Amino acid sequence: MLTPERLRKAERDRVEPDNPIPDAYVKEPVFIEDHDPLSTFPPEETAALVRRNGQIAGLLKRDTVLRDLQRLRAESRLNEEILQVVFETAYEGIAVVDQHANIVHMNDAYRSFLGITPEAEVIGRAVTDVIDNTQLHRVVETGIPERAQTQVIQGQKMIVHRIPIWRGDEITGAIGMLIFEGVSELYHILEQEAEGKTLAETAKAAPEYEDVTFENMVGESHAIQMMKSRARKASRTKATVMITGESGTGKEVFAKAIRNMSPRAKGPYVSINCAAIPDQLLEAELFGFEEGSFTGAKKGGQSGKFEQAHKGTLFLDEIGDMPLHMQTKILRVLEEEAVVRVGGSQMIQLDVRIITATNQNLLKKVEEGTFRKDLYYRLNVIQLELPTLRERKEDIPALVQHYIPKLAYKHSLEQKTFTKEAMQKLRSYEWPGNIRELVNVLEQVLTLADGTAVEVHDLPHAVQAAAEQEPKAMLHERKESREKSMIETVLEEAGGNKTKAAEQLGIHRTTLHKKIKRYSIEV
Ligand SMILES: Nc1ncnc2c1ncn2[C@@H]1O[C@H](COP(=O)(O)OP(=O)(O)OP(=O)(O)O)[C@@H](O)[C@H]1O
Repeated sequence: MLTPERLRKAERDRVEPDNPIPDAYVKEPVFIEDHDPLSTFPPEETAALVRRNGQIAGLLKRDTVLRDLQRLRAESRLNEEILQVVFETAYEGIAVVDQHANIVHMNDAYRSFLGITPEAEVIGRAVTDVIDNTQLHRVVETGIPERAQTQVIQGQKMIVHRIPIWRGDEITGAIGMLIFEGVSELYHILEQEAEGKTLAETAKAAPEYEDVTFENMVGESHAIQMMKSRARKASRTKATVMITGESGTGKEVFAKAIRNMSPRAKGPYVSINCAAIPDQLLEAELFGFEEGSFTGAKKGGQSGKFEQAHKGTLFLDEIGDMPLHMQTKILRVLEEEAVVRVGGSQMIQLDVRIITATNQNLLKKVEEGTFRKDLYYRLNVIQLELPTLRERKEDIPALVQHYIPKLAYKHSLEQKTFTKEAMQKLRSYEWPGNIRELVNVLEQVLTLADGTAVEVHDLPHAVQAAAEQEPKAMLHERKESREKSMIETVLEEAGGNKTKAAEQLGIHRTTLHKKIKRYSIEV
């Protein structure tokens, strides 16, 4: 290692400038691997070379490490203190359990409500022994968040939220929040509201597809939250959005939510599946036609999708299937912001916001020459790459919870619950068809399974055969590669401006720097 002593020694030994460096200064370099714990840093050394994949990745100096550690400790102490204050001064009762449903924290408010004085009395005890009618142990098993549920504790009706705590794919515990103040009045209102209302009516009152918003879109995983945050920003502008992702990942749902949150929410929303319309009809469908322009053309002509979407949003689904000659025409419409109907000559000026979606790799199609490069860049102003369901398995229980009442209502069936093992199978399966496949499986199971609890043997064979868990390393790798491509896209959009990109990504600038370095992203 290059230490002051060795430099001085090299000086004393009169090392010539053309001596090879290792001979001159680095007699016995100290190496540590980048994934080694810090304790491997030899105590007698002031610095060590860090190696990654057999290559030297950098130099680690002891004083830098110590300084950073001290800073981190101070930061985490402050965070702990903040959490402690929030936890203890919260008016609501808060209880936290571990993966075995044993209590690890219970705040003052909850304990005084239950009449328990020192916290030590409850730590480590099964939550079912401490809290009446609790369901926290169920949440730990199922991973299904339960919001605004009523619970009778010590004879009093309360409103509780129960939220699972996830680490990656595993549930590590759950947090229960109990709301005391004003609950009786609130409960009275709820009772009145619900009076006479059946499950069917409740399900019917739930927002339909037409009313999709980011808030009622199911999914709290980091991957989907990041997409929602990007899409929210995109919805404020008129910028063209391209939504990519496997089939059934929710591309159309996102398109709808963007439109519903945009200033054009009151304008028309027109959607067309480019793959479903035969080539020869596509032009008339998109741009409209004049009377007599082709055999069978309707009397008086007809407006096309572009015209119908004037002052609103046009969703072009499966844009990757658009034939080349139509791509040229679409590009012209986008550039001129006007259409000419088939068989017509008049230019009709338009104000349309375009959202497109595809499950194909359009860049590859550009390279192959089957998708116009200029159109690609024109459409790809903001890109949203939706995660697959297997990349956000922690959302599966919440999706199940969301769809069961809807499907039960649709088929006039009783709602069913899932056993812990059956839910585990749903989480282990790879879901090549994503959310759409999950909904189909739920529909099938709800219709065919006997009894009120769905068991593993009630599930389709493919789901039953799902291996326990995907190796963590693979999942991690995939998450990393997605993160890398996301950072690259945002950086490109921000013209290489890191501050802007960090803001877009919702992360701190230094975090972005670290990630750029870690993934060796060229800026
Ligand atoms: N976040 C979500 N919460 C609840 N349901 C969702 C969510 N995202 C998608 N879905 C449901 O999943 C199904 C598929 O969604 P959608 O049609 O938007 O997918 P897609 O990616 O456009 O599929 P394709 O590429 O096959 O057209 C729909 O039933 C939709 O309601």
